[in-house]
Amino acid sequence: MGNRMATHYATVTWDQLHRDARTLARQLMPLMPFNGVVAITRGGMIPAAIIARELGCRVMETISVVSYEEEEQGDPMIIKQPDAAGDGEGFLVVDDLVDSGVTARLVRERLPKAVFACLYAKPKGRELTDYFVTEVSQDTWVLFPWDTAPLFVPPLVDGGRDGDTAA
Ligand SMILES: O=P(O)(O)OC[C@H]1O[C@H](OP(=O)(O)OP(=O)(O)O)[C@H](O)[C@@H]1O
Ligand SMILES: Nc1nc2[nH]cnc2c(=O)[nH]1
Ligand SMILES: [Mg+2]
Repeated sequence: MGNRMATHYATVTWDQLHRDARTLARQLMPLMPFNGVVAITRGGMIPAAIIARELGCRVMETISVVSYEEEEQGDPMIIKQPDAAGDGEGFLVVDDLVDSGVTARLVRERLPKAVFACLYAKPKGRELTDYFVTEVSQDTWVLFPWDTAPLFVPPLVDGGRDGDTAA
Protein backbone atom coordinates (compact mmCIF):
# COMPACT_ATOMS: atom_id res chain seq x y z
CA MET A 1 0.00 0.00 0.00
CA GLY A 2 3.04 2.22 0.26
CA ASN A 3 2.50 4.94 2.81
CA ARG A 4 0.41 4.04 5.83
CA MET A 5 -2.94 4.69 4.16
CA ALA A 6 -4.75 1.88 5.96
CA THR A 7 -7.83 3.13 7.78
CA HIS A 8 -9.24 -0.32 8.53
CA TYR A 9 -7.75 -3.51 9.79
CA ALA A 10 -9.20 -6.87 8.80
CA THR A 11 -8.17 -9.65 11.14
CA VAL A 12 -7.99 -13.10 9.57
CA THR A 13 -8.09 -16.05 11.99
CA TRP A 14 -6.33 -19.37 11.40
CA ASP A 15 -9.72 -21.02 10.74
CA GLN A 16 -10.70 -18.39 8.20
CA LEU A 17 -7.32 -18.60 6.49
CA HIS A 18 -7.60 -22.39 6.27
CA ARG A 19 -11.13 -22.16 4.82
CA ASP A 20 -10.05 -19.53 2.29
CA ALA A 21 -7.01 -21.58 1.23
CA ARG A 22 -9.25 -24.61 0.68
CA THR A 23 -11.69 -22.47 -1.34
CA LEU A 24 -8.78 -21.32 -3.50
CA ALA A 25 -7.61 -24.93 -3.92
CA ARG A 26 -11.10 -25.89 -5.10
CA GLN A 27 -10.98 -23.11 -7.74
CA LEU A 28 -7.63 -24.46 -8.94
CA MET A 29 -8.72 -28.10 -9.26
CA PRO A 30 -9.66 -27.82 -12.97
CA LEU A 31 -6.08 -26.70 -13.75
CA MET A 32 -4.55 -29.87 -12.34
CA PRO A 33 -2.03 -31.34 -12.52
CA PHE A 34 0.68 -28.86 -11.49
CA ASN A 35 4.37 -29.79 -11.62
CA GLY A 36 4.86 -27.90 -8.37
CA VAL A 37 3.88 -24.98 -6.17
CA VAL A 38 6.00 -21.86 -5.72
CA ALA A 39 5.38 -20.00 -2.47
CA ILE A 40 6.21 -16.30 -2.32
CA THR A 41 7.89 -16.04 1.05
CA ARG A 42 7.08 -15.48 3.62
CA GLY A 43 3.33 -14.77 3.53
CA GLY A 44 2.62 -17.26 0.76
CA MET A 45 4.18 -20.22 2.54
CA ILE A 46 1.30 -21.32 4.74
CA PRO A 47 -1.38 -20.80 2.06
CA ALA A 48 0.88 -22.64 -0.42
CA ALA A 49 1.33 -25.59 1.95
CA ILE A 50 -2.43 -25.88 2.50
CA ILE A 51 -3.13 -25.69 -1.24
CA ALA A 52 -0.36 -28.18 -2.11
CA ARG A 53 -1.86 -30.59 0.40
CA GLU A 54 -5.33 -30.25 -1.13
CA LEU A 55 -4.02 -30.67 -4.69
CA GLY A 56 -1.75 -33.60 -3.82
CA CYS A 57 1.30 -31.64 -4.94
CA ARG A 58 4.59 -32.54 -3.20
CA VAL A 59 7.07 -30.42 -5.14
CA MET A 60 7.47 -27.03 -3.51
CA GLU A 61 9.77 -24.14 -4.40
CA THR A 62 10.07 -20.64 -3.00
CA ILE A 63 10.76 -17.18 -4.31
CA SER A 64 11.67 -14.52 -1.80
CA VAL A 65 10.73 -10.93 -2.54
CA VAL A 66 11.48 -8.12 -0.13
CA SER A 67 9.65 -4.83 -0.48
CA TYR A 68 7.91 -3.85 2.76
CA GLU A 69 9.35 -2.70 6.07
CA GLU A 70 6.44 -2.62 8.55
CA GLU A 71 3.68 -0.99 6.41
CA GLU A 72 6.11 1.03 4.26
CA GLN A 73 6.90 -0.10 0.71
CA GLY A 74 10.30 0.24 -0.93
CA ASP A 75 11.81 -1.13 -4.17
CA PRO A 76 11.10 -4.86 -4.54
CA MET A 77 14.04 -7.23 -4.80
CA ILE A 78 14.25 -10.99 -5.38
CA ILE A 79 16.62 -12.28 -2.72
CA LYS A 80 16.02 -15.99 -3.44
CA GLN A 81 15.35 -17.35 -6.94
CA PRO A 82 12.84 -20.17 -7.67
CA ASP A 83 15.40 -22.21 -9.61
CA ALA A 84 13.36 -25.44 -9.71
CA ALA A 85 10.43 -23.68 -11.40
CA GLY A 86 12.21 -22.66 -14.64
CA ASP A 87 10.04 -20.11 -16.43
CA GLY A 88 7.02 -21.17 -14.37
CA GLU A 89 5.53 -23.60 -16.91
CA GLY A 90 3.26 -26.05 -15.07
CA PHE A 91 3.82 -24.30 -11.74
CA LEU A 92 1.34 -22.61 -9.43
CA VAL A 93 2.55 -19.48 -7.63
CA VAL A 94 0.85 -18.73 -4.30
CA ASP A 95 0.89 -15.62 -2.14
CA ASP A 96 -1.26 -14.47 0.76
CA LEU A 97 -2.40 -11.28 -0.96
CA VAL A 98 -1.83 -8.74 -3.71
CA ASP A 99 -1.94 -5.11 -2.60
CA SER A 100 -0.21 -2.64 -4.96
CA GLY A 101 0.72 -5.57 -7.20
CA VAL A 102 4.44 -4.73 -7.03
CA THR A 103 5.42 -8.16 -5.68
CA ALA A 104 3.16 -10.04 -8.11
CA ARG A 105 4.48 -8.06 -11.09
CA LEU A 106 8.08 -8.90 -10.26
CA VAL A 107 7.27 -12.58 -9.68
CA ARG A 108 5.33 -12.79 -12.94
CA GLU A 109 8.28 -11.29 -14.82
CA ARG A 110 10.47 -14.04 -13.35
CA LEU A 111 7.89 -16.86 -13.85
CA PRO A 112 5.88 -15.72 -16.90
CA LYS A 113 4.30 -19.13 -17.59
CA ALA A 114 3.09 -19.84 -14.06
CA VAL A 115 -0.49 -19.58 -12.80
CA PHE A 116 -0.73 -17.00 -10.01
CA ALA A 117 -3.17 -17.36 -7.08
CA CYS A 118 -3.61 -15.60 -3.77
CA LEU A 119 -6.18 -15.51 -0.99
CA TYR A 120 -6.98 -11.79 -0.90
CA ALA A 121 -6.74 -9.03 -3.48
CA LYS A 122 -6.92 -5.25 -3.23
CA PRO A 123 -8.18 -3.34 -6.29
CA LYS A 124 -4.75 -2.04 -7.38
CA GLY A 125 -3.27 -5.54 -7.60
CA ARG A 126 -6.31 -7.57 -8.58
CA GLU A 127 -5.46 -7.71 -12.30
CA LEU A 128 -2.09 -9.26 -11.49
CA THR A 129 -3.50 -12.43 -9.99
CA ASP A 130 -5.24 -15.13 -12.00
CA TYR A 131 -7.22 -16.38 -8.99
CA PHE A 132 -8.18 -15.00 -5.58
CA VAL A 133 -10.87 -15.67 -2.97
CA THR A 134 -11.91 -12.33 -1.45
CA GLU A 135 -11.43 -8.73 -2.47
CA VAL A 136 -10.63 -6.21 0.28
CA SER A 137 -10.64 -2.45 -0.07
CA GLN A 138 -7.40 -0.60 -0.79
CA ASP A 139 -7.53 1.16 2.59
CA THR A 140 -7.71 -2.11 4.55
CA TRP A 141 -4.62 -3.62 6.12
CA VAL A 142 -5.06 -7.37 6.40
CA LEU A 143 -3.73 -8.81 9.65
CA PHE A 144 -2.75 -12.44 9.18
CA PRO A 145 -2.86 -14.95 12.04
CA TRP A 146 0.94 -15.08 12.21
CA ASP A 147 1.00 -11.29 12.81
CA THR A 148 -1.49 -11.24 15.68
CA ALA A 149 -2.34 -12.60 19.13
CA PRO A 150 -5.62 -12.63 21.06
CA LEU A 151 -5.57 -9.78 23.56
CA PHE A 152 -7.96 -8.36 26.14
CA VAL A 153 -10.09 -5.53 24.66
CA PRO A 154 -11.99 -3.24 27.07
CA PRO A 155 -15.81 -3.14 26.63
CA LEU A 156 -17.06 -0.33 24.38
CA VAL A 157 -18.79 1.30 27.37
CA ASP A 158 -15.36 1.66 29.03
CA GLY A 159 -13.76 3.27 26.01
CA GLY A 160 -12.85 0.09 24.17
CA ARG A 161 -13.06 -0.04 20.40
CA ASP A 162 -13.52 -2.96 18.04
CA GLY A 163 -10.36 -4.50 16.67
CA ASP A 164 -11.06 -3.61 13.03
CA THR A 165 -10.72 0.17 13.35
CA ALA A 166 -7.41 2.00 13.13
CA ALA A 167 -6.53 4.28 16.06
O1 LIG B 1 1.10 -6.23 -3.80
P1 LIG B 1 2.18 -5.70 -2.91
O2 LIG B 1 1.99 -4.22 -2.61
O3 LIG B 1 3.56 -6.01 -3.40
O4 LIG B 1 2.00 -6.39 -1.49
C1 LIG B 1 1.77 -7.75 -1.31
C2 LIG B 1 2.95 -8.44 -0.66
O5 LIG B 1 3.25 -7.81 0.60
C3 LIG B 1 3.33 -8.81 1.62
O6 LIG B 1 4.60 -9.38 1.68
P2 LIG B 1 5.82 -8.65 2.41
O7 LIG B 1 6.66 -7.96 1.35
O8 LIG B 1 5.32 -7.80 3.53
O9 LIG B 1 6.73 -9.80 2.97
P3 LIG B 1 6.35 -11.11 3.81
O10 LIG B 1 5.48 -11.96 2.93
O11 LIG B 1 7.68 -11.74 4.07
O12 LIG B 1 5.67 -10.67 5.06
C4 LIG B 1 2.38 -9.86 1.15
O13 LIG B 1 2.73 -11.12 1.74
C5 LIG B 1 2.58 -9.89 -0.34
O14 LIG B 1 3.65 -10.73 -0.70
N1 LIG C 1 0.01 -8.21 6.49
C1 LIG C 1 -0.14 -7.48 5.38
N2 LIG C 1 0.91 -7.30 4.56
C2 LIG C 1 0.70 -6.56 3.45
N3 LIG C 1 1.56 -6.22 2.48
C3 LIG C 1 0.90 -5.43 1.61
N4 LIG C 1 -0.36 -5.23 2.00
C4 LIG C 1 -0.51 -5.94 3.15
C5 LIG C 1 -1.62 -6.12 4.05
O1 LIG C 1 -2.74 -5.63 3.87
N5 LIG C 1 -1.37 -6.91 5.15
MG1 LIG D 1 4.69 -11.48 1.06
